[in-house]
Amino acid sequence: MATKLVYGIQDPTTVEKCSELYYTRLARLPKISVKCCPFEGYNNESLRVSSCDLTDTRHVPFGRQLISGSARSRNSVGKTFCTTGVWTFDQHVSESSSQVTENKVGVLLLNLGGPETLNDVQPFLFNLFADPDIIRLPRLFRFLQKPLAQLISVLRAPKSKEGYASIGGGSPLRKITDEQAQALKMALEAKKLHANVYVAMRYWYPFTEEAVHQIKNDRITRLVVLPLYPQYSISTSGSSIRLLQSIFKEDTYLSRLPVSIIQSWYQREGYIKSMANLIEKELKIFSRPEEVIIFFSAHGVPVTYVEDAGDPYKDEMEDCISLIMNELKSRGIDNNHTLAYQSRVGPVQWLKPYTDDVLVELGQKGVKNLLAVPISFVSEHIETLEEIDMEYRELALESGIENWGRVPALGCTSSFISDLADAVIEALPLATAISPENSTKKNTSAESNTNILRYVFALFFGSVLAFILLFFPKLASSFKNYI
Ligand SMILES: C=CC1=C(C)c2cc3[nH]c(cc4nc(cc5[nH]c(cc1n2)c(C)c5CCC(=O)O)C(CCC(=O)O)=C4C)c(C)c3C=C
Ligand SMILES: [Fe+2]
Repeated sequence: MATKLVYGIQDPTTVEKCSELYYTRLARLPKISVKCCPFEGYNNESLRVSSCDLTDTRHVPFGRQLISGSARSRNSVGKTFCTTGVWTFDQHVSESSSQVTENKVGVLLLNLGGPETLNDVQPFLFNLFADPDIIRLPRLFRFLQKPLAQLISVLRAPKSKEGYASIGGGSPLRKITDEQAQALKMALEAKKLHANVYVAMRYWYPFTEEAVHQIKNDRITRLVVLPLYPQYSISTSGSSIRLLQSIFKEDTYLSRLPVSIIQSWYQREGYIKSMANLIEKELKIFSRPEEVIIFFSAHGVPVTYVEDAGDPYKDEMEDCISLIMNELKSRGIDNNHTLAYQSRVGPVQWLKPYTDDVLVELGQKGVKNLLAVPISFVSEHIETLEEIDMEYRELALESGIENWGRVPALGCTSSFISDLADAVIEALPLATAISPENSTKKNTSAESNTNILRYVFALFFGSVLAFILLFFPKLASSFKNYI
């Protein structure tokens, strides 16, 4: 019952790192002992693989592709940096089998998405508010999610449209994310990893489903999922990852695809240094750089996310800011700094302090120089271009702040993209199937009946709610905070 694990790595300098990653993972699995896998070398035309014995195969997570012992693989595999992966074969497969599956690496960038025209604004808002990770209703009231999303999106659309109109009639997110995807592909190429890079937006085009469809069409064999949010929140990376998991579980091919998900990456040195570079550069524009308050403004989340649902967002944000400030300190930059949360929506309490309140307070305290640093997102978007550059700037100047600066979003900054490429390369060997084989669930007829009942129930109560709100405008005004 002995099974061989074979793997290949192009660059001898990465051998130790890669094997350590594989073995750490394998060693955690019960009843597997991994013997040493010496590196055998490679040449330009082909890749030689090493082999070793496992005592038990039952839990080997990478056992998808089957090749025989010390094999010659295709050049495209040989080119793959640190990713030629692990193949297994067991007693069911003849040792003379020569089947070699091409390794096709995919990187899936997750982002929020934004309306491209003013006509897209209301349907975009509907998609956003229909997400149970954005409006978290108690289980019993989940059937109201869509009617509520319809109502709130219609009520909020005029204000949102004004915002998008003021930044040119739509969100720049799609264009910037596509540019980041292209830059990441090139950075990976430069590091000898050939990969397809896909963009999956949560609430607008290209939707997550489209990107996943493309990944399947391209027969990707190993996937790294990279949310474009440095810090994890239930409402952002969490929501996108949950959607992905639900799509993958329903599909036989996808449920077996080895996937590595990078949950958050704010602590990466490359990111921290890139942010520090941007801040250092903007500080120099002030006539008295040492007097400038560095004002980190993060997108908020409702307090209940952190306190009740255990969202690590606030902790990660605070940790991120202390890492950036330490980096600046190491460069001799010792400015005062503060963190506040912006963009609250709806009637509930959000993380405090609020950006607008702190700006007013600082102005009243006599602060004259302020550098705003958007910290929860790596592209320009409505909340940097409109909320910070227009609303908050005006408020700050009215409150007595005389010199205002703003750090641009990282966008395609090369040190940042290069660091994302490193994150992908490091994550790749850790890929495992998102759900175990045979977990693809088929609806039983009892479940289908429950779903139909739920739908009828939702339709009925949704219509009643819409009716009440339409004819009792005072009740509707309790949603005013969404507007
Ligand atoms: C880390 C970033 C973000 C968190 C956390 C987040 C939580 C969150 N957002 C809303 C509601 C809205 N967000 C909207 C736009 C928007 N949100 C983010 C990022 C985070 N959201 C971005 C990057 C964008 C802009 C997209 C663009 O088009 O440029 C909007 C729409 C715009 C508006 O009307 O203000 C809403 C609404 C909630 C409720 C929430 C947490 C629960
Ligand atoms: Fe948001």
